[in-house]
Amino acid sequence: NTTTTTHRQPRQLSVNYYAKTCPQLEQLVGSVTSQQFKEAPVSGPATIRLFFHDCFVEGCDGSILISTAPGSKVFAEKDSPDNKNLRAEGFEIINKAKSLVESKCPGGVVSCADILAIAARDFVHLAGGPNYQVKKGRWDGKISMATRVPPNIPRANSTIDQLIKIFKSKGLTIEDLVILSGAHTIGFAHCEQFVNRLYDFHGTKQPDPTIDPRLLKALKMSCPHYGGNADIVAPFDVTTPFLFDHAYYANLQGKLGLLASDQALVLDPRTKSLVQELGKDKQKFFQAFAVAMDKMGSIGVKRGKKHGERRKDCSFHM
Ligand code: HEM
Ligand SMILES: [Ca+2]
Ligand SMILES: [Ca+2]
Repeated sequence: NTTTTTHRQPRQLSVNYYAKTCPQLEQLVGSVTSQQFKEAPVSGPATIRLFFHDCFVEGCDGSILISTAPGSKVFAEKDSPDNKNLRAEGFEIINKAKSLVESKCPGGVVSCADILAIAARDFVHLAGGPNYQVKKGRWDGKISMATRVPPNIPRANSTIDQLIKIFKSKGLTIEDLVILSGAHTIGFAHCEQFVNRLYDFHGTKQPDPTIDPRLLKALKMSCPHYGGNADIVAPFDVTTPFLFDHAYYANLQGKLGLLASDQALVLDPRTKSLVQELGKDKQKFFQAFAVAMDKMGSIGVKRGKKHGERRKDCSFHM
């Protein structure tokens, strides 16, 4: 069970990286994200999660965007079971934005990894969250292997110790874990991710005692123990599932967390006080989230031809 350590000294990223080579980059990506946000608001959570899953495996290098080569037995990251629930909308947006960027700034000047970082920020802001500047200069990666995914992506039933360990291996702190988990203020999870909490928590044949009884009842209606529809999803934030606010943290204190890994943040003394603070103070959450996204966006950044490439199509290596 090897966790890849990707917190080597981050290569320098800068806000003005494309000032000469593609000055209109942010407007180009912004035209795609704002259009998609209107047509399909789920594009927001889809893209933010995509960015997280990119950065945690091989660093923020667009490795998540690669398709398995036809006929190949080596599956790409996106075909790992841990990534099968990533919504198609996220991939579509990046491909759309990339074609538009290639039409104006041709030749693989702008990396797919940077486009993903910009799009994720756009959606945070469009959904009502903080606006912040995105540093750029990531190259795309040459490696995308499904086998590298499971040890690097946290799971719904991971313990706090496991979550802290994975975050630490990326150069992220316990505070970053709490702050970045706040992304679950928007979006949805499939029943399979939390069904054991509803009926048979840790083999007790009883529901998880840390779920609010009314939420438990509602979730049981959507998600039967056996034989339910595998496509059913429930919102992470029962109060404002499409609004990027700090309600997630107040919900945790009210036993309204969806995943065991969400609820755990308020049950552990190492994370509880920060949950309480963020639940009280939206400005503090927004400010901290912007800083933490910048930090997450710097994981394992590559530059140069030795480790990187300049893709023209985000789904395929050069
Ligand atoms: C701390 C450990 C984390 C765990 C265990 C975790 C786990 C999950 C799971 C199981 C889902 C539901 C997948 C599905 O059933 O479709 C999900 C969705 C989501 N995650 Fe996380 N996550 C974590 C951290 C993060 C971070 C750091 C971010 C971003 C900064 C993030 C953003 C999202 C978003 C936006 C969704 C909703 C996706 C959608 O509705 O399409 N998560 N996460
Ligand atoms: Ca990656
Ligand atoms: Ca919310």
